Amino acid sequence: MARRNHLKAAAAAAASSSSSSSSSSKADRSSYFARREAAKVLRSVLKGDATRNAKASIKSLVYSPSIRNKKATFALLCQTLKYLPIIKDVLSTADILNGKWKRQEELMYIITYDVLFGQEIVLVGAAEKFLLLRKNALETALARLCVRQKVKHVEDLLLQYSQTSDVSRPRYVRVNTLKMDIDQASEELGKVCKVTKDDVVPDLLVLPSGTDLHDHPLVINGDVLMQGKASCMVAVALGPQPGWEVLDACSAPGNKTVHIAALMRGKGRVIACELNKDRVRRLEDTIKRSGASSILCIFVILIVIISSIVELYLCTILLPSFWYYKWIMYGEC
Ligand SMILES: C[S@@+](CC[C@H](N)C(=O)[O-])C[C@H]1O[C@@H](n2cnc3c(N)ncnc32)[C@H](O)[C@@H]1O
Repeated sequence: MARRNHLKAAAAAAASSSSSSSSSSKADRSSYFARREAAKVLRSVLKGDATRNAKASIKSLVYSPSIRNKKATFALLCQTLKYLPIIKDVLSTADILNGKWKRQEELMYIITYDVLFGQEIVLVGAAEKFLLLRKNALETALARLCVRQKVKHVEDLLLQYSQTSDVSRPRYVRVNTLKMDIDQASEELGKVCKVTKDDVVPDLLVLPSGTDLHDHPLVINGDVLMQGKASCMVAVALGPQPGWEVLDACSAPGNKTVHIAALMRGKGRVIACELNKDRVRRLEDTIKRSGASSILCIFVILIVIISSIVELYLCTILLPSFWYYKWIMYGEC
C-alpha cells in the first residue's frame, strides 16, 4: 500500500503550486532530495545493523531535524529496505556499479528501488542519470532473478527472499477456509513435509524452512495461500464477522482481501479497490482462485491532478463518475 507513498508525499509538497510545470519540477526536486535524505538514513541503518549497535530507530533517524522531507523520506526508506535483498542481487547480477558509485551504494539502492518498483523518475542528478541509462540492464537482471527463483511475480520473489534470508525461519501457508478445512490441509501437506499449526493465526500452518510449495496443487488451486505470518495477522486483528461490509482500499494482489472474505465465511461484502490496471488482473485472479463470491472489485482509474483547484473539483464532482466497477462473481453470490 505504501509503494507510492513517497511519490504522493513529494507531489503533496508541490501541490500548492499554481502551474503544472512548476508543480512537477517542484515534485521532482522534492523527490531528488528525499532520495538523498533516505540514502543518508539508510547508511546509518545499515551501519547500525552491521555493527549490531543501532544508535536509534529508523523513525527517530528520519524525524531528526536534519531531515526536511520526513514523510517522503520515511516512505521511500521503508520501501527500499523491504526490497533491499532483491535490489542488492539485481545490482550484483547487472554488475554496473564502478568504484565511484559503489562508494555511494546506499543512494544506488534507493534509486534502484525507484527505477524498478517505485515512481517514474526524471533525469535529475548524476546518480539518477547513471541508473536510468542502465534501466534495461536492471530489468533484465530482475527477470533473470525471477527465472532463477522459479517465480513469475516480484511479490513472490519478495516472499522467497523474506523466507530465505534467515535459514531458521519457517515457511507459512494460510488455509483458505472457504475451500478447505485446516485439518484436511494439514493432512494433505503432511504428505510432503512436517506441518504444525500456528499459535497466533488460527488458519495458518507452519512448515519447515526452505519448503517449496509453488507447484503444489493446493497452492495452484487456491486451497492454501503462500502468505507470511505478518500479512495474515492484519485480517485476524481486524476480526471481521459474517455480514460485515469491509473496505480494502489498496488490495492487489489480494491476499488480505480474500483472507477477510474467508473470516467472514463468505457472508457480507468486501470492497476491494486497486488503481493499477495490471495488478487488478492479479487481484481478480486471487479472488477467482479463492472461491470468494462476496468481493466487489473496484478499479480506480488514476486521475493526474494538475492543480489544487482542479483536484478539488475532480474530487468533489467528477471522481466518483470515473470509477469503473464490477462484481466479481464466482460461484453463487
Ligand atoms: C502493498 S500492495 C497491497 C497488498 C495487499 N493489501 C495484500 O495484502 O495482498 C499496495 C497496492 O495498493 C495499490 N494502491 C496504491 N494507492 C492506491 C489508491 N490510492 N487506490 C487504490 N489502490 C492503491 C497499489 O497499486 C498496490 O497494488
